[in-house]
Amino acid sequence: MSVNPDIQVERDTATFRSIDVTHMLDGSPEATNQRRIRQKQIGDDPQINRRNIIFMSHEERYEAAIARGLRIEQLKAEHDWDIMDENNAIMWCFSDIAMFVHKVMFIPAIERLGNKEQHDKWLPLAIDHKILGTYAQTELGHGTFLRGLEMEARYDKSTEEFVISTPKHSSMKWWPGSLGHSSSHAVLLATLYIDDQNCGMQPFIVQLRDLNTWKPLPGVEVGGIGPKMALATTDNGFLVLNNVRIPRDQMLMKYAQVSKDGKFTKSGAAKANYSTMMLVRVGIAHSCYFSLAVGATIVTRYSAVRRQGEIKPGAPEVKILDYQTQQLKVIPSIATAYAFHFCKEHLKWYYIETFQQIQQNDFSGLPEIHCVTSGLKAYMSDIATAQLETLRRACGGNGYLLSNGITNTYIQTLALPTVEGENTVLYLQVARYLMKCLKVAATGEAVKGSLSYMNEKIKTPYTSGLVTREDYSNVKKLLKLYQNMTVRLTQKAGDHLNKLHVSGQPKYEAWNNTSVQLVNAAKAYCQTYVLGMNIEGLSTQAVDLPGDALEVIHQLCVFYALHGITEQSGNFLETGCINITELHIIQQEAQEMMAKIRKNAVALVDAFDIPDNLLNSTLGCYDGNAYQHLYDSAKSDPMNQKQVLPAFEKYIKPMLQGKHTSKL
Ligand SMILES: CCCCCCCCCCCCCCCCCCCCC/C=C/C(=O)SCCNC(=O)CCNC(=O)[C@H](O)C(C)(C)COP(=O)(O)OP(=O)(O)OC[C@H]1O[C@@H](n2cnc3c(N)ncnc32)[C@H](O)[C@@H]1OP(=O)(O)O
Ligand SMILES: Cc1cc2nc3c(=O)[nH]c(=O)nc-3n(C[C@H](O)[C@H](O)[C@H](O)COP(=O)(O)OP(=O)(O)OC[C@H]3O[C@@H](n4cnc5c(N)ncnc54)[C@H](O)[C@@H]3O)c2cc1C
Repeated sequence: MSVNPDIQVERDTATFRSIDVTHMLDGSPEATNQRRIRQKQIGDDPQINRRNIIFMSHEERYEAAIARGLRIEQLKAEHDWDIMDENNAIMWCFSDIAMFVHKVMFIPAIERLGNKEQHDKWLPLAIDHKILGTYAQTELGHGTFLRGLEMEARYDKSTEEFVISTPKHSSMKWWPGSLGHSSSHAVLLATLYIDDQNCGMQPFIVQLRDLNTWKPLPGVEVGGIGPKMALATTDNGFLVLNNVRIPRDQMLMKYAQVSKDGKFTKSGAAKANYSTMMLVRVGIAHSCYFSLAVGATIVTRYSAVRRQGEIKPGAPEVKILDYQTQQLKVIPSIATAYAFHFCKEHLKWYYIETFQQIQQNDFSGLPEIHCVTSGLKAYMSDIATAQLETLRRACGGNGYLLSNGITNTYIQTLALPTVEGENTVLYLQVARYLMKCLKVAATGEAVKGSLSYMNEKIKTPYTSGLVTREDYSNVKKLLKLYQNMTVRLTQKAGDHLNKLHVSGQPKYEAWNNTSVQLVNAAKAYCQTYVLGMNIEGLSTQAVDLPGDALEVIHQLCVFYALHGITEQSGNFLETGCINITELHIIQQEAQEMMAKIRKNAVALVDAFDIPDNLLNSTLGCYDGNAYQHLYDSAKSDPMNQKQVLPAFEKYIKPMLQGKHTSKL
């Protein structure tokens, strides 16, 4: 099929070469080649390819998802993939791999929470798929408030075993992925009791199913929790344990230990047992970038080939991408995807470095990385889901089809604001950190890390520093506005908290009565962090780009900053970080920048270099022949393989012949 001329012209008139930006996103031309080889291995594989999933039943999809997980393992062995190759493969299909929790949570939990002997025993079994596991933490009654977990593990000194039980409905495990039908084992988080003394939430390895028959073991009641919005193949489950006994060495004992005679000891940081969640929060930030890159690619290409209506009366119908309002739906998502790219790259290295320190029992970096990973997980998933919905609607009626590729991406991404810590709760963790840093700054001590900008006192009366027109595209000046806005919102929340406390409210009550302001400040911190990483990326990752490409990536960053101000203008105005005249100029600059970026929109999404067999979209194929692909997809629907369906003889015909009664 030849390329649609409407999309070809976009590529021909772009001011830079997409491939240069692709190399930047991958890190180097060699890395691009390597990624392409890997993507071809997964995209071309008939067992991994997900072209037909939209027509499958739940059970067919589940089976295909198991086969897909297995196939990824085979490809990994055949082609000697490293951990990031494997992560990327999982990322591409995570909504359709039944056992991905085994990979992204069960194994990491054993690695992080187990001691040397436990690693030696369990990791080979898990890595070789001799056992399949889930991460069972959430209960029917508690998901967020982990100190409230009610499943009990009581130590029995006489037999050196833990006895695990579910005392009431609210204490059953509820939600763990792959628990329903696909796990033989679980890393199970339960409250440990020794001689009736509560020793807090601890991790245990519990076998749930017989490895030969796959039947639940005695005392284990397990099953699926029912159909969900998406992620149909991650069979989330429930689990009731009736006095199930496990040996003492099946408590994962890296950070807390129980001796044979029932002595409880702790080592490491208080929240060290929460470290698996931190890794997955980093994974979620990566996933938000991927989802947005997919969405932006599909909708930008579709908007460049769909013509409808006219701008100039009587002139030929225009591409919908030429409507300014359509640009406002599409261009922010391109700019955000690039900002998220820089941010997730930074986060990956930051996490790896801090994790190495933690492995060496240096926990000093934990509070800051907990704040950053919690905040970015929340912020990036909030923004990604909001923008994906805007993008989906930007496809008009075809945005409601499953074959468009964006709907599936959107509904699977919708899980991310909830999993691994509900977003509001995570913003409140960020706010805790903000309040601590505010206290440090108030004492005159230097705040370190991502909030070091708090050290600079904001002068009153304050000027924004935006003097010349050039200042409005100076990303460092724009970043300063964001930082000041964050500090002021933090101060405001802090003042409110103090005021309530001084007026007699206990601290916990004052906290709850300030939580709206606190979340607002936390979001501002996250937005500022993402912009900061985008700007850092310009001078690190983008610096070697040819001038024309660098200019476009710079424009995107400027637009990201300006557009962010227009979206949050209330916060900027209220804190006095800009005035109304400056806001008007910012709005105008943002619109002008958007028009410049429009020229390169298709080339910018091409640079994400997502092959058609992973994009899985009728609307967003590289060749731009959306209508042909829509038609082909409709024709391949199994319902269309018969001209007359059985329902005709059964119901429609009797009805047409007046033979129907109230009892069909
Ligand atoms: C090689 C590696 C490189 C990495 C690259 C990654 C590449 C990516 C590849 C990944 C592949 C694909 C990924 C696809 C992504 C899709 C993922 C989909 C996943 C679906 C599966 C979902 C699983 C789950 O949902 S599991 C269950 C998760 N549950 C939660 O998250 C519970 C939420 N609750 C909490 O976290 C806590 O309880 C919280 C935060 C509410 C607080 O708890 P608390 O006990 O009440 O504590 P509190 O009193 O508030 O605070 C005390 C103190 O402790 C600090 N704290 C809290 N949490 C932590 C932490 N995690 N770490 C450190 N410190 C913590 C808190 O701040 C307080 O401190 P102080 O203020 O100093 O007292
Ligand atoms: C698709 C999916 C997959 C999952 N996979 C797993 C898994 O593999 N393993 C696992 O263990 N769990 C899993 N979960 C569970 C998930 O981690 C929890 O649902 C999540 O942590 C939220 O907890 P909750 O359901 O208790 O929400 P709740 O805490 O009940 O949240 C409900 C509302 O209460 C608010 N709220 C709660 N506490 C506070 C507070 N302190 N301050 C202010 N507001 C508050 C929240 O903001 C939210 O608006 C999964 C969930 C989903 C949807």
